[in-house]
Amino acid sequence: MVFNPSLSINSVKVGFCCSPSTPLNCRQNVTSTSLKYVSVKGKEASRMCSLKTNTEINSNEGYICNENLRKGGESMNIVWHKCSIEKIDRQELLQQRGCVIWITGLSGSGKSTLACALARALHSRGKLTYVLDGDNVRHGLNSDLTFKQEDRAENIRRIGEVAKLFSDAGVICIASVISPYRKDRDACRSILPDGDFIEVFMDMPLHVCEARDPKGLYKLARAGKIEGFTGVDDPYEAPLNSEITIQMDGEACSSPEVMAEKVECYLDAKGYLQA
Ligand SMILES: Nc1ncnc2c1ncn2[C@@H]1O[C@H](COP(=O)(O)OS(=O)(=O)O)[C@@H](OP(=O)(O)O)[C@H]1O
Ligand SMILES: Nc1ncnc2c1ncn2[C@@H]1O[C@H](COP(=O)(O)OP(=O)(O)O)[C@@H](O)[C@H]1O
Repeated sequence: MVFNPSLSINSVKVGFCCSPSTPLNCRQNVTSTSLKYVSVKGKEASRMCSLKTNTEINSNEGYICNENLRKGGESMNIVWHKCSIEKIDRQELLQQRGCVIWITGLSGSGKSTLACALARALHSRGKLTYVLDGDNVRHGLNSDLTFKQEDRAENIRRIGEVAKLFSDAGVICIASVISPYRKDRDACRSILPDGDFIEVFMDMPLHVCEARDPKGLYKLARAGKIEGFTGVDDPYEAPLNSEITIQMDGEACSSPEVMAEKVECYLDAKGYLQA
């Protein structure tokens, strides 16, 4: 990557940065013919200027300017820093492929139970997983969010972004969240490489979830003590094309281990359990 320090406009330092016209993840050498110039400003320009010279054309590490200056205008002088150790290298180390298992369903449908059973099963095979459970994330990162539609959307957006980072780290990330809105789940799918977002729908009837009610929340919702409870007085939009659906077997429910095995088989078949 090459940075050419150049001019000063309106006392804002401006420079030009070479960026490959090919996607970042192509891992090919950048040649002078595939470079374009895009502008960068301010402190970042000075920093890049001191760090990069024309002699340092190196596709594996360095600054890549964001050509589209995406979203939001003003604060968009953002420069992607590329590292020579990439997802493929981490996957090689871990002997697995990073992905996101997105478990969606009503409260009480068994999301957390499946997430833990799957994490246990994969762990015993030497596979690195991390569970992002809605309840748990709401204790920290998302403790500022309520259950209004816009806050649920933000909850899912953040969890989707965190899951993406885990998956980029090579980890099999298991997100277990109600995620009641289709568009929010689809948005999480859209930020991941094709195939890496694996939606698991816990297709359990409301009456089964309500009968379980391990936290007593349905009872409170029915008594009017919780407003906007999913499935009671708030919507749940079932997936239309989930990769995996978990259903009752007649009146019975499969054991957590059997449910986990179904997901494990899918991962095996798609090659996620090897590098
Ligand atoms: N109003 C309302 N609606 C649904 N759920 C509620 C609500 N209030 C609290 N809870 C508890 O919060 C857990 C769901 O959090 P999530 O982050 O997964 O929800 S969401 O995806 O943002 O809809 C959920 O956990 P699970 O039972 O594990 O699903 C509930 O225990
Ligand atoms: N496959 C299953 N068979 C029987 N009970 C289950 C099963 N999965 C979950 N449960 C029980 O249902 C309740 C809700 O499960 P949980 O995993 O907490 O759901 P969620 O995370 O979707 O709210 C718990 O008491 C759990 O033990």
